[in-house]
Amino acid sequence: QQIELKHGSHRIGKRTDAVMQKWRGYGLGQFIHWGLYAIPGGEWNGKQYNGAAEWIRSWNGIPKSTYDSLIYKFNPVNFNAEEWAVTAKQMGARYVTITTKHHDGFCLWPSKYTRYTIANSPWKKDIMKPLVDAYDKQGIDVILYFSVMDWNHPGWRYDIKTKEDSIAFEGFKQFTRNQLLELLTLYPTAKGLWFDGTWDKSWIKQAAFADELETEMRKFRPGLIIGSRFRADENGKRHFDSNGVLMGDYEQGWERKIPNKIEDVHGNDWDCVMTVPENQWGYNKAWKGHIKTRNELLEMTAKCVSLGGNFVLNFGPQGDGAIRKEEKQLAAQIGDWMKTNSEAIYNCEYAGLEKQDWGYFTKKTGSDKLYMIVFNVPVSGALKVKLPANTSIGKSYLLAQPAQLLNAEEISGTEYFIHLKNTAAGNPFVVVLEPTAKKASGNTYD
Ligand SMILES: C[C@@H]1N[C@@H](c2cn(-c3ccccc3)nn2)[C@H](O)[C@@H]1O
Repeated sequence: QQIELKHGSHRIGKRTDAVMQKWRGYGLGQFIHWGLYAIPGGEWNGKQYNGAAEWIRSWNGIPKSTYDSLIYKFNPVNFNAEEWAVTAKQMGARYVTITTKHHDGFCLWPSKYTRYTIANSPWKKDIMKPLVDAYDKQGIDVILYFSVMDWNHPGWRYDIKTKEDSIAFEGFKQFTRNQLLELLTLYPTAKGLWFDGTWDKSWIKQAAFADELETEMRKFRPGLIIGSRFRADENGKRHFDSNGVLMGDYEQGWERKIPNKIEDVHGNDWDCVMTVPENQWGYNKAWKGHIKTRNELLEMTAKCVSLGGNFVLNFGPQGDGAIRKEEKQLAAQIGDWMKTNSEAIYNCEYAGLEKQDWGYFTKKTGSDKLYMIVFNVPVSGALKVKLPANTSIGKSYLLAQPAQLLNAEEISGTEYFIHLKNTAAGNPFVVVLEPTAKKASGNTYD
Protein backbone atom coordinates (compact mmCIF):
# COMPACT_ATOMS: atom_id res chain seq x y z
CA GLN A 1 0.00 0.00 0.00
CA GLN A 2 1.04 3.63 -0.47
CA ILE A 3 3.30 5.20 2.15
CA GLU A 4 3.26 8.89 3.06
CA LEU A 5 6.00 10.67 1.04
CA LYS A 6 6.98 14.33 1.14
CA HIS A 7 9.59 14.15 -1.64
CA GLY A 8 8.37 11.35 -3.84
CA SER A 9 6.82 11.73 -7.27
CA HIS A 10 4.28 14.54 -7.57
CA ARG A 11 2.38 13.06 -10.52
CA ILE A 12 0.82 9.73 -11.34
CA GLY A 13 0.68 8.76 -15.02
CA LYS A 14 1.92 10.50 -18.15
CA ARG A 15 1.95 14.29 -18.50
CA THR A 16 -0.84 15.34 -20.86
CA ASP A 17 0.29 18.90 -21.77
CA ALA A 18 1.24 19.87 -25.34
CA VAL A 19 5.00 20.16 -24.65
CA MET A 20 5.16 16.58 -23.38
CA GLN A 21 2.85 15.32 -26.13
CA LYS A 22 5.32 16.77 -28.64
CA TRP A 23 8.24 15.14 -26.77
CA ARG A 24 6.39 11.80 -26.84
CA GLY A 25 6.15 11.99 -30.63
CA TYR A 26 9.79 12.91 -31.36
CA GLY A 27 10.76 9.31 -32.17
CA LEU A 28 14.41 10.03 -32.98
CA GLY A 29 16.88 12.32 -31.22
CA GLN A 30 20.58 13.17 -31.18
CA PHE A 31 22.83 13.26 -28.11
CA ILE A 32 25.98 15.40 -28.20
CA HIS A 33 28.85 14.69 -25.78
CA TRP A 34 31.48 17.37 -26.19
CA GLY A 35 34.03 18.90 -23.84
CA LEU A 36 37.67 18.81 -22.79
CA TYR A 37 37.69 14.98 -22.90
CA ALA A 38 37.36 15.23 -26.71
CA ILE A 39 40.94 16.60 -26.85
CA PRO A 40 42.70 13.42 -25.58
CA GLY A 41 39.98 11.29 -27.25
CA GLY A 42 40.54 8.27 -25.02
CA GLU A 43 44.33 8.31 -25.35
CA TRP A 44 47.10 9.77 -23.16
CA ASN A 45 50.83 9.74 -23.92
CA GLY A 46 50.14 7.27 -26.69
CA LYS A 47 48.35 4.84 -24.38
CA GLN A 48 44.66 4.04 -24.86
CA TYR A 49 42.31 4.41 -21.91
CA ASN A 50 40.04 1.35 -21.65
CA GLY A 51 37.07 3.16 -20.15
CA ALA A 52 34.67 5.64 -21.69
CA ALA A 53 36.59 8.55 -23.23
CA GLU A 54 34.62 11.19 -21.27
CA TRP A 55 35.77 9.48 -18.04
CA ILE A 56 39.49 9.68 -18.87
CA ARG A 57 40.05 12.13 -15.97
CA SER A 58 39.23 9.27 -13.58
CA TRP A 59 42.10 7.22 -15.06
CA ASN A 60 44.92 7.08 -12.56
CA GLY A 61 47.29 7.37 -15.52
CA ILE A 62 46.68 11.11 -15.62
CA PRO A 63 47.26 13.58 -12.77
CA LYS A 64 43.94 15.37 -12.18
CA SER A 65 45.56 18.80 -12.50
CA THR A 66 47.07 17.80 -15.82
CA TYR A 67 43.64 16.87 -17.14
CA ASP A 68 42.14 20.07 -15.72
CA SER A 69 44.72 22.16 -17.59
CA LEU A 70 43.16 20.94 -20.85
CA ILE A 71 41.01 24.07 -20.52
CA TYR A 72 44.02 26.00 -21.86
CA LYS A 73 44.04 23.79 -24.97
CA PHE A 74 40.34 24.09 -25.86
CA ASN A 75 40.30 25.97 -29.14
CA PRO A 76 37.89 24.10 -31.50
CA VAL A 77 38.79 25.89 -34.73
CA ASN A 78 36.53 23.58 -36.77
CA PHE A 79 33.49 24.02 -34.55
CA ASN A 80 30.46 24.92 -36.66
CA ALA A 81 27.12 24.85 -34.85
CA GLU A 82 25.22 25.14 -38.14
CA GLU A 83 26.94 21.99 -39.47
CA TRP A 84 26.05 19.99 -36.36
CA ALA A 85 22.42 21.08 -36.56
CA VAL A 86 22.18 20.36 -40.30
CA THR A 87 23.70 16.89 -39.72
CA ALA A 88 21.00 16.25 -37.10
CA LYS A 89 18.30 17.56 -39.45
CA GLN A 90 19.51 15.30 -42.27
CA MET A 91 19.42 12.34 -39.88
CA GLY A 92 15.81 13.13 -39.04
CA ALA A 93 16.43 13.94 -35.38
CA ARG A 94 13.61 15.97 -33.82
CA TYR A 95 15.38 16.80 -30.57
CA VAL A 96 18.95 17.08 -29.36
CA THR A 97 20.44 16.65 -25.87
CA ILE A 98 23.71 18.59 -25.46
CA THR A 99 26.26 18.34 -22.62
CA THR A 100 26.45 21.77 -21.02
CA LYS A 101 28.70 20.36 -18.26
CA HIS A 102 29.86 16.76 -17.90
CA HIS A 103 31.33 15.14 -14.78
CA ASP A 104 34.67 17.02 -15.21
CA GLY A 105 32.89 20.29 -14.46
CA PHE A 106 33.97 22.13 -17.62
CA CYS A 107 31.15 24.44 -18.70
CA LEU A 108 30.40 24.98 -22.39
CA TRP A 109 28.71 28.24 -21.42
CA PRO A 110 30.29 31.30 -19.72
CA SER A 111 28.90 30.55 -16.25
CA LYS A 112 29.49 33.30 -13.72
CA TYR A 113 29.65 30.78 -10.86
CA THR A 114 32.96 29.16 -11.74
CA ARG A 115 36.10 30.02 -13.68
CA TYR A 116 36.15 26.54 -15.21
CA THR A 117 34.31 27.57 -18.33
CA ILE A 118 34.72 28.18 -22.02
CA ALA A 119 35.24 31.89 -21.21
CA ASN A 120 38.66 31.03 -19.74
CA SER A 121 39.73 28.86 -22.66
CA PRO A 122 41.48 30.11 -25.82
CA TRP A 123 38.08 29.84 -27.52
CA LYS A 124 36.52 32.30 -25.05
CA LYS A 125 33.11 32.43 -26.74
CA ASP A 126 29.87 30.81 -25.54
CA ILE A 127 29.42 27.41 -27.25
CA MET A 128 25.87 26.76 -26.03
CA LYS A 129 24.26 29.87 -27.53
CA PRO A 130 25.28 29.18 -31.15
CA LEU A 131 24.29 25.54 -30.71
CA VAL A 132 20.86 26.30 -29.24
CA ASP A 133 20.24 28.90 -31.96
CA ALA A 134 21.42 26.58 -34.77
CA TYR A 135 19.25 23.66 -33.64
CA ASP A 136 16.26 25.97 -33.05
CA LYS A 137 16.73 27.26 -36.60
CA GLN A 138 16.48 23.67 -37.89
CA GLY A 139 13.31 23.15 -35.86
CA ILE A 140 15.08 20.66 -33.59
CA ASP A 141 14.14 21.07 -29.90
CA VAL A 142 17.03 21.38 -27.43
CA ILE A 143 17.39 19.55 -24.12
CA LEU A 144 20.30 20.55 -21.85
CA TYR A 145 22.37 17.74 -20.33
CA PHE A 146 23.72 18.68 -16.89
CA SER A 147 25.92 16.55 -14.65
CA VAL A 148 25.26 17.22 -10.95
CA MET A 149 28.48 15.43 -10.04
CA ASP A 150 31.24 17.97 -10.71
CA TRP A 151 34.79 16.76 -10.20
CA ASN A 152 36.15 20.31 -10.52
CA HIS A 153 34.12 21.98 -7.78
CA PRO A 154 35.83 21.95 -4.36
CA GLY A 155 32.48 21.45 -2.63
CA TRP A 156 31.65 18.20 -4.45
CA ARG A 157 31.59 15.14 -2.18
CA TYR A 158 30.70 11.52 -2.95
CA ASP A 159 29.19 11.20 0.50
CA ILE A 160 28.64 13.44 3.51
CA LYS A 161 30.35 12.04 6.56
CA THR A 162 31.75 15.02 8.50
CA LYS A 163 30.67 18.54 9.45
CA GLU A 164 33.23 19.80 6.95
CA ASP A 165 31.60 17.66 4.25
CA SER A 166 28.17 19.07 4.93
CA ILE A 167 29.41 22.68 4.99
CA ALA A 168 31.27 22.15 1.70
CA PHE A 169 28.27 20.43 0.14
CA GLU A 170 25.91 23.24 1.14
CA GLY A 171 28.04 25.54 -0.97
CA PHE A 172 27.98 23.00 -3.79
CA LYS A 173 24.18 22.80 -3.65
CA GLN A 174 23.84 26.58 -4.04
CA PHE A 175 26.36 26.50 -6.89
CA THR A 176 24.30 23.79 -8.62
CA ARG A 177 21.05 25.75 -8.18
CA ASN A 178 22.74 28.91 -9.46
CA GLN A 179 24.06 27.18 -12.58
CA LEU A 180 20.71 25.55 -13.39
CA LEU A 181 18.78 28.83 -13.09
CA GLU A 182 21.56 30.47 -15.12
CA LEU A 183 21.13 27.89 -17.91
CA LEU A 184 17.35 28.33 -17.95
CA THR A 185 17.82 32.12 -18.09
CA LEU A 186 20.45 32.11 -20.84
CA TYR A 187 18.74 29.49 -23.05
CA PRO A 188 14.98 30.06 -22.60
CA THR A 189 14.03 27.97 -25.66
CA ALA A 190 15.46 24.80 -24.09
CA LYS A 191 12.59 22.34 -23.57
CA GLY A 192 14.15 20.28 -20.81
CA LEU A 193 17.06 19.23 -18.62
CA TRP A 194 18.70 15.78 -18.85
CA PHE A 195 20.40 15.12 -15.53
CA ASP A 196 23.32 12.77 -14.94
CA GLY A 197 25.80 12.18 -12.13
CA THR A 198 23.12 11.89 -9.44
CA TRP A 199 23.84 8.37 -8.16
CA ASP A 200 26.23 9.21 -5.29
CA LYS A 201 25.10 9.24 -1.64
CA SER A 202 25.84 12.95 -1.22
CA TRP A 203 23.15 13.93 -3.73
CA ILE A 204 20.75 11.12 -2.82
CA LYS A 205 20.65 12.59 0.72
CA GLN A 206 19.36 15.91 -0.68
CA ALA A 207 15.76 14.76 -1.27
CA ALA A 208 14.16 17.95 0.13
CA PHE A 209 16.62 20.33 -1.56
CA ALA A 210 16.35 18.59 -4.94
CA ASP A 211 12.57 18.41 -4.71
CA GLU A 212 12.37 22.14 -3.98
CA LEU A 213 14.85 22.88 -6.76
CA GLU A 214 12.85 20.82 -9.26
CA THR A 215 9.67 22.69 -8.24
CA GLU A 216 11.50 26.02 -8.57
CA MET A 217 12.81 25.15 -12.06
CA ARG A 218 9.35 24.05 -13.23
CA LYS A 219 7.91 27.32 -11.99
CA PHE A 220 10.71 29.28 -13.61
CA ARG A 221 10.16 27.53 -16.95
CA PRO A 222 6.58 26.22 -17.26
CA GLY A 223 6.47 23.03 -19.33
CA LEU A 224 10.10 22.16 -18.55
CA ILE A 225 10.80 18.46 -19.07
CA ILE A 226 12.85 16.74 -16.35
CA GLY A 227 13.61 13.01 -16.33
CA SER A 228 13.52 10.45 -13.54
CA ARG A 229 17.27 10.64 -12.78
CA PHE A 230 17.34 14.12 -11.18
CA ARG A 231 16.36 13.36 -7.63
CA ALA A 232 15.77 10.64 -5.04
CA ASP A 233 12.89 10.54 -2.54
CA GLU A 234 13.45 10.83 1.23
CA ASN A 235 14.17 7.08 1.40
CA GLY A 236 16.89 7.35 -1.25
CA LYS A 237 14.71 5.78 -3.94
CA ARG A 238 15.73 6.84 -7.48
CA HIS A 239 13.80 6.76 -10.77
CA PHE A 240 10.80 5.25 -8.94
CA ASP A 241 9.81 6.52 -5.49
CA SER A 242 9.11 4.36 -2.43
CA ASN A 243 5.59 3.75 -3.78
CA GLY A 244 6.95 2.65 -7.18
CA VAL A 245 5.76 5.85 -8.87
CA LEU A 246 8.02 7.35 -11.57
CA MET A 247 9.99 10.43 -10.51
CA GLY A 248 10.03 13.25 -13.04
CA ASP A 249 8.33 13.29 -16.45
CA TYR A 250 9.84 10.25 -18.18
CA GLU A 251 11.95 7.23 -17.35
CA GLN A 252 15.61 7.96 -17.93
CA GLY A 253 17.06 4.58 -17.04
CA TRP A 254 17.39 3.25 -20.59
CA GLU A 255 21.04 4.08 -21.11
CA ARG A 256 22.63 1.79 -23.73
CA LYS A 257 19.74 -0.61 -23.32
CA ILE A 258 16.24 -0.99 -24.76
CA PRO A 259 13.14 -2.50 -23.10
CA ASN A 260 12.02 -5.82 -24.56
CA LYS A 261 8.32 -5.75 -23.87
CA ILE A 262 5.69 -3.14 -23.04
CA GLU A 263 5.45 -4.30 -19.43
CA ASP A 264 9.06 -3.14 -18.96
CA VAL A 265 8.06 0.53 -19.36
CA HIS A 266 5.26 0.53 -16.75
CA GLY A 267 3.02 2.84 -18.82
CA ASN A 268 5.54 5.69 -18.63
CA ASP A 269 7.17 7.93 -21.18
CA TRP A 270 10.84 7.06 -21.72
CA ASP A 271 13.78 7.54 -23.99
CA CYS A 272 16.78 5.35 -24.70
CA VAL A 273 20.19 7.01 -25.12
CA MET A 274 22.63 4.95 -27.17
CA THR A 275 26.31 5.03 -28.15
CA VAL A 276 27.55 4.01 -31.60
CA PRO A 277 30.52 2.07 -30.17
CA GLU A 278 29.86 -0.23 -27.18
CA ASN A 279 30.37 2.43 -24.51
CA GLN A 280 31.94 5.69 -25.70
CA TRP A 281 30.04 8.97 -25.34
CA GLY A 282 32.90 11.45 -25.74
CA TYR A 283 35.11 11.35 -28.83
CA ASN A 284 37.41 8.32 -28.82
CA LYS A 285 40.17 8.16 -31.44
CA ALA A 286 40.07 4.35 -31.34
CA TRP A 287 36.82 3.64 -33.17
CA LYS A 288 37.11 0.06 -31.93
CA GLY A 289 34.99 -2.87 -30.72
CA HIS A 290 31.53 -3.35 -32.12
CA ILE A 291 30.44 -0.23 -34.05
CA LYS A 292 26.67 -0.31 -34.58
CA THR A 293 25.61 -0.32 -38.22
CA ARG A 294 22.87 1.78 -39.80
CA ASN A 295 20.50 -1.22 -39.86
CA GLU A 296 21.13 -1.98 -36.18
CA LEU A 297 20.42 1.64 -35.29
CA LEU A 298 17.27 1.71 -37.44
CA GLU A 299 16.06 -1.44 -35.69
CA MET A 300 16.74 0.15 -32.29
CA THR A 301 14.81 3.24 -33.37
CA ALA A 302 11.86 1.14 -34.56
CA LYS A 303 11.93 -0.99 -31.40
CA CYS A 304 11.91 2.06 -29.13
CA VAL A 305 9.03 3.74 -30.96
CA SER A 306 7.11 0.43 -31.08
CA LEU A 307 7.30 0.38 -27.25
CA GLY A 308 6.22 4.02 -26.85
CA GLY A 309 9.65 5.61 -26.39
CA ASN A 310 12.21 7.75 -28.25
CA PHE A 311 15.64 6.68 -29.49
CA VAL A 312 18.50 9.16 -28.93
CA LEU A 313 21.74 8.46 -30.81
CA ASN A 314 24.99 9.85 -29.43
CA PHE A 315 27.60 11.84 -31.38
CA GLY A 316 30.99 12.67 -29.88
CA PRO A 317 32.51 15.56 -31.84
CA GLN A 318 36.32 15.80 -32.01
CA GLY A 319 38.39 18.18 -29.94
CA ASP A 320 38.68 20.52 -32.94
CA GLY A 321 34.86 20.75 -33.17
CA ALA A 322 34.37 18.65 -36.29
CA ILE A 323 32.03 15.64 -36.30
CA ARG A 324 33.96 12.50 -37.29
CA LYS A 325 33.26 11.11 -40.75
CA GLU A 326 31.88 7.78 -39.46
CA GLU A 327 29.19 9.61 -37.49
CA LYS A 328 28.40 11.88 -40.43
CA GLN A 329 27.97 8.78 -42.63
CA LEU A 330 25.62 7.14 -40.12
CA ALA A 331 23.57 10.33 -39.85
CA ALA A 332 23.22 10.45 -43.63
CA GLN A 333 22.36 6.72 -43.91
CA ILE A 334 19.73 6.94 -41.18
CA GLY A 335 18.37 10.15 -42.67
CA ASP A 336 18.11 8.51 -46.08
CA TRP A 337 15.84 5.83 -44.61
CA MET A 338 13.88 8.37 -42.57
CA LYS A 339 13.17 10.42 -45.69
CA THR A 340 10.92 7.61 -46.97
CA ASN A 341 9.81 6.05 -43.71
CA SER A 342 9.64 8.69 -40.97
CA GLU A 343 5.80 8.58 -41.06
CA ALA A 344 6.12 5.26 -39.17
CA ILE A 345 8.38 6.87 -36.55
CA TYR A 346 7.22 10.46 -35.90
CA ASN A 347 4.15 10.94 -33.67
CA CYS A 348 3.72 7.17 -33.38
CA GLU A 349 3.12 5.01 -30.34
CA TYR A 350 2.75 1.44 -29.05
CA ALA A 351 0.19 -0.33 -31.26
CA GLY A 352 -0.97 -2.84 -28.63
CA LEU A 353 -0.57 -5.79 -31.03
CA GLU A 354 1.25 -9.06 -30.47
CA LYS A 355 4.89 -8.76 -31.54
CA GLN A 356 5.72 -10.75 -34.70
CA ASP A 357 9.11 -12.04 -35.88
CA TRP A 358 9.23 -9.89 -39.00
CA GLY A 359 9.70 -6.65 -36.98
CA TYR A 360 7.80 -3.94 -35.15
CA PHE A 361 4.32 -2.38 -35.15
CA THR A 362 3.82 1.32 -34.56
CA LYS A 363 0.54 3.23 -34.53
CA LYS A 364 0.00 6.86 -35.56
CA THR A 365 -1.06 8.83 -32.48
CA GLY A 366 -4.64 10.01 -32.77
CA SER A 367 -5.45 7.65 -35.65
CA ASP A 368 -6.00 3.93 -36.28
CA LYS A 369 -3.28 3.79 -38.93
CA LEU A 370 -0.79 1.00 -38.26
CA TYR A 371 2.76 0.60 -39.54
CA MET A 372 4.72 -2.63 -39.85
CA ILE A 373 8.47 -1.88 -39.84
CA VAL A 374 9.92 -5.01 -41.42
CA PHE A 375 13.46 -6.18 -40.71
CA ASN A 376 13.09 -9.95 -41.20
CA VAL A 377 11.14 -11.04 -44.31
CA PRO A 378 9.84 -14.61 -43.74
CA VAL A 379 10.75 -17.14 -46.46
CA SER A 380 7.00 -17.45 -47.05
CA GLY A 381 6.85 -13.76 -47.97
CA ALA A 382 3.75 -13.57 -45.77
CA LEU A 383 3.74 -11.23 -42.78
CA LYS A 384 1.49 -12.44 -39.96
CA VAL A 385 -0.75 -9.86 -38.27
CA LYS A 386 -3.08 -10.46 -35.32
CA LEU A 387 -5.74 -7.79 -34.89
CA PRO A 388 -8.34 -7.27 -32.16
CA ALA A 389 -11.59 -9.16 -32.85
CA ASN A 390 -13.61 -6.15 -34.02
CA THR A 391 -11.16 -4.91 -36.63
CA SER A 392 -10.17 -6.11 -40.09
CA ILE A 393 -7.75 -4.80 -42.67
CA GLY A 394 -9.24 -2.18 -44.97
CA LYS A 395 -6.15 -1.48 -47.06
CA SER A 396 -2.51 -2.50 -46.86
CA TYR A 397 0.36 -1.21 -48.95
CA LEU A 398 4.08 -0.42 -48.86
CA LEU A 399 4.63 3.07 -47.46
CA ALA A 400 7.10 3.59 -50.31
CA GLN A 401 4.53 2.53 -52.94
CA PRO A 402 1.07 3.45 -51.62
CA ALA A 403 -0.61 2.82 -54.99
CA GLN A 404 0.37 -0.85 -54.92
CA LEU A 405 -2.16 -2.55 -52.65
CA LEU A 406 -0.98 -5.72 -50.95
CA ASN A 407 -3.12 -8.82 -50.57
CA ALA A 408 -4.22 -9.21 -46.93
CA GLU A 409 -5.42 -12.81 -46.62
CA GLU A 410 -7.73 -13.46 -43.65
CA ILE A 411 -6.61 -16.68 -41.99
CA SER A 412 -9.08 -16.59 -39.12
CA GLY A 413 -11.26 -14.02 -37.35
CA THR A 414 -8.28 -12.11 -36.06
CA GLU A 415 -5.30 -13.37 -38.04
CA TYR A 416 -4.13 -12.21 -41.45
CA PHE A 417 -1.21 -12.82 -43.77
CA ILE A 418 0.02 -9.78 -45.68
CA HIS A 419 1.50 -11.21 -48.87
CA LEU A 420 4.56 -9.34 -50.10
CA LYS A 421 5.08 -9.11 -53.85
CA ASN A 422 8.83 -8.72 -53.61
CA THR A 423 10.67 -10.46 -50.80
CA ALA A 424 14.17 -9.40 -51.80
CA ALA A 425 14.38 -6.64 -49.23
CA GLY A 426 17.88 -5.22 -48.91
CA ASN A 427 16.56 -2.55 -46.57
CA PRO A 428 14.09 -2.37 -43.73
CA PHE A 429 10.74 -1.25 -45.15
CA VAL A 430 7.30 -0.24 -43.93
CA VAL A 431 3.89 -1.77 -44.65
CA VAL A 432 0.89 0.41 -43.83
CA LEU A 433 -2.32 -1.15 -42.50
CA GLU A 434 -5.54 0.85 -42.57
CA PRO A 435 -7.80 -1.14 -40.26
CA THR A 436 -11.59 -0.95 -40.54
CA ALA A 437 -14.32 -1.98 -38.13
CA LYS A 438 -15.28 -5.60 -38.75
CA LYS A 439 -18.74 -6.03 -40.26
CA ALA A 440 -20.91 -8.05 -37.85
CA SER A 441 -20.89 -11.56 -39.33
CA GLY A 442 -24.67 -11.67 -38.96
CA ASN A 443 -24.81 -15.36 -38.07
CA THR A 444 -25.57 -15.99 -34.44
CA TYR A 445 -24.98 -19.48 -33.16
CA ASP A 446 -25.96 -18.91 -29.57
C1 LIG B 1 24.90 9.49 -20.57
C2 LIG B 1 26.10 8.78 -20.02
N1 LIG B 1 26.09 8.72 -18.54
C3 LIG B 1 27.50 8.73 -18.10
C4 LIG B 1 27.82 7.52 -17.31
C5 LIG B 1 27.53 7.24 -16.02
N2 LIG B 1 28.10 6.04 -15.77
C6 LIG B 1 28.12 5.29 -14.62
C7 LIG B 1 28.94 4.19 -14.56
C8 LIG B 1 28.97 3.44 -13.40
C9 LIG B 1 28.18 3.77 -12.32
C10 LIG B 1 27.36 4.89 -12.40
C11 LIG B 1 27.32 5.64 -13.56
N3 LIG B 1 28.67 5.60 -16.85
N4 LIG B 1 28.50 6.51 -17.77
C12 LIG B 1 28.32 8.73 -19.38
O1 LIG B 1 29.57 9.37 -19.20
C13 LIG B 1 27.41 9.46 -20.35
O2 LIG B 1 27.38 10.85 -20.06
